[in-house]
Amino acid sequence: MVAQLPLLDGSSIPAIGLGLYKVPPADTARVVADGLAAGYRLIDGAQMYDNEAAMGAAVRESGMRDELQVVTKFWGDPVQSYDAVLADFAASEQRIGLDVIDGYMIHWPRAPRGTFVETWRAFQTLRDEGRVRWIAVANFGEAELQTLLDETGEWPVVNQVESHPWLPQHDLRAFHAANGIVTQAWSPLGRGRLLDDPTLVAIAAEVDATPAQVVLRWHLQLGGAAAPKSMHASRLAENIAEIPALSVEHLARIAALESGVRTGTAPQDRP
Ligand SMILES: NC(=O)C1=CN([C@@H]2O[C@H](COP(=O)(O)OP(=O)(O)OC[C@H]3O[C@@H](n4cnc5c(N)ncnc54)[C@H](OP(=O)(O)O)[C@@H]3O)[C@@H](O)[C@H]2O)C=CC1
Ligand SMILES: O=C(O)C(=O)[C@@H](O)[C@H](O)C(=O)CO
Repeated sequence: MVAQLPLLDGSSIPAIGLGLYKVPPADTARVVADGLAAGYRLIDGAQMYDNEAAMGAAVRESGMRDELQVVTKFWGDPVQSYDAVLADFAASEQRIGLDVIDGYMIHWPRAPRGTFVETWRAFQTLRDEGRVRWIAVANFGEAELQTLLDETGEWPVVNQVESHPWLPQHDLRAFHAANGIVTQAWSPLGRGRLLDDPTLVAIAAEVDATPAQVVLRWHLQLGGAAAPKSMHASRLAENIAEIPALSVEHLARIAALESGVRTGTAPQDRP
């Protein structure tokens, strides 16, 4: 059973979710069905992933809708504004075809535009209208989170950011923890690129697990959530399977892998 992480609104999310970036629409039903069979109960979609319709259909056909948290994200390009949120959300809502979307995220702050606060106000409207259960952000830094609170009186319940052993984001995680915001890692496996790291391979052998399981266990022991993606049923099951806690010594060896290397785009490069 996947651990649940409490959200500021009193609800909770599973610590491991199913990422859908780069899952082609034609494969999405199969991947979601395999994910649900493996035990995933949160599905991390986005307007930008071009598979919202297939994601929604798979959820409707699963017969498990009430057990699931379906997440999508507002892309905000070319326009990030209050009205663009309302229009783009209506389109996402129609594609997904569910009565309510569980989680809705601002995909990138696009801070130089100066419009993420009005964007957040539109998110609050959607939540207050009952069309979204919880509202969140991705790729926000501490200053942008603080601006949201100062201007609107409300923190996002989740900040989804790139994080893995090369990029643990300790400072941002500490800020989140101090304010009750859940850190959810995107590219939690470093897009698969860090899985042949000798330290991770060695620890995996020592604990009779795989490198992906070791990395995901590390995320949980940092107190965060993660949304790994895989196209393969066996890896989906591997990534959600529980393994025993890593030792302090294991965690110290993983901590030494921090390099600041990103596997995806930095927020300042998505203006
Ligand atoms: N908010 C944002 O800006 C962003 C959000 N995201 C979200 O985060 C999710 C995960 O990030 P993503 O970039 O996909 O990267 P991940 O870190 O989840 O890595 C996915 C890659 O790792 C491979 N992989 C998965 N499991 C295993 C395993 N057990 N063993 C070996 N290889 C494995 C996958 O291959 P294969 O599929 O062939 O198994 C794929 O190539 C996305 O799908 C999306 O939902 C991602 C980027 C940005
Ligand atoms: O990081 C990248 O380079 C990407 O293409 C993705 O992260 C993309 O921008 C994205 O936001 C996926 O959620």
